[in-house]
Amino acid sequence: MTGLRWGILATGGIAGAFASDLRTAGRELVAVGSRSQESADAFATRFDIPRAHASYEALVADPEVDIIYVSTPHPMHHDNARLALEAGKHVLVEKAFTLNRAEAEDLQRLGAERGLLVMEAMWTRYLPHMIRIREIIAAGTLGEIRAVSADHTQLLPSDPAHRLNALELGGGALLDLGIYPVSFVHDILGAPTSVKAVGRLIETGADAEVATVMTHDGGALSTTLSSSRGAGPNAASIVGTAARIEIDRVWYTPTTFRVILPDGTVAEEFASDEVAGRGMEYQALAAERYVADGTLDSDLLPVAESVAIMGTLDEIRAQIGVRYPSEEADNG
Ligand SMILES: NC(=O)C1=CN([C@@H]2O[C@H](COP(=O)(O)OP(=O)(O)OC[C@H]3O[C@@H](n4cnc5c(N)ncnc54)[C@H](OP(=O)(O)O)[C@@H]3O)[C@@H](O)[C@H]2O)C=CC1
Ligand SMILES: O=C1CO[C@H](CO)[C@@H](O)[C@@H]1O
Repeated sequence: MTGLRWGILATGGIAGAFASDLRTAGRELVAVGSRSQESADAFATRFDIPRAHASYEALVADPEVDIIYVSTPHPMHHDNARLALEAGKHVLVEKAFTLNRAEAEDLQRLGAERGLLVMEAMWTRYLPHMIRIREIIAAGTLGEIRAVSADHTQLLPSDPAHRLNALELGGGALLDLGIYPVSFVHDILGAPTSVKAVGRLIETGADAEVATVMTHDGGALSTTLSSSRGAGPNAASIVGTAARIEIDRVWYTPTTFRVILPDGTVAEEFASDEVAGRGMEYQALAAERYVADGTLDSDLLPVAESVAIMGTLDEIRAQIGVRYPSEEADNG
């Protein structure tokens, strides 16, 4: 398969995890860009990257780079991805794809205009256990799916200045953690036909805990829980008329699951044995495939679905009362 030459935009926590997985998978990591030369140099040394740029502009202008991985905080995703697309680069953008649906639509439009891949880095979709779950569902093993449930709950820093809690950094449990269960529900049941959400906001105006109940085509139900204030089961289930799937903790990372019949018999067990690193390389390999085969869109999470997911998150945020500073400016 033809590979791509990767450039990493930003040098924070997840950029390091992604770079490490790219290296483990033997992909071509050729450049990094940071707001400072010092961080770019340190990151380049750590992952043996040949070129370190002192600005995001310099990174996207690098002629040796084919695809940019955007790993800044949520409010910067849209502008950073736009910068890369305007420079003619494909983009893999960290979750949450953007702050809201309008920004997501803008990236979708620009990618289509320029003939470039625009893909959300919802790495879970590309993991081996999720691929197997899709096969089981497609084979009809579960019967008609009636309910999906998932949580993403972690005990994370309560410092108001932390990315998770600061509105100006796109903070909130929903966009950082809840995106996983909401994306999972979209994957299995499609976009919701109705949404009911409750949440608790902290003093910064960001959400710390959010629960949703949604309905889907045919009246199927979903429930999601996101919280940055306590570690819960981090498990997921898909309940059908003929069988259910229970995905073990931590369901959105490489893990185990079982297909269980109504009488309790385990019909299949799956273990993610072959995953070498954290598992972030599967999305990178998929991105390389979509460019090589000319489809320029993900078959596992098309950009149109990322747009729809941002729409669902917008609706949940409207119900719990979370608005980001740039949205206040946009709408007066
Ligand atoms: N897939 C996954 O499992 C995970 C995904 N994420 C996602 O990755 C993204 C980044 O998260 P994470 O790596 O934890 O964040 P960090 O705070 O660790 O890093 C963010 C980086 O963005 C750059 N940046 C640009 N503007 C700013 C700004 N105003 N304030 C702070 N940093 C800025 C900085 O890089 P520089 O100084 O080099 O410019 C910084 O190091 C988010 O979208 C998050 O949701 C996060 C964790 C896990
Ligand atoms: O995607 C994510 C997975 O979990 C992290 C915490 O460990 C989150 O903060 C992050 O954004």
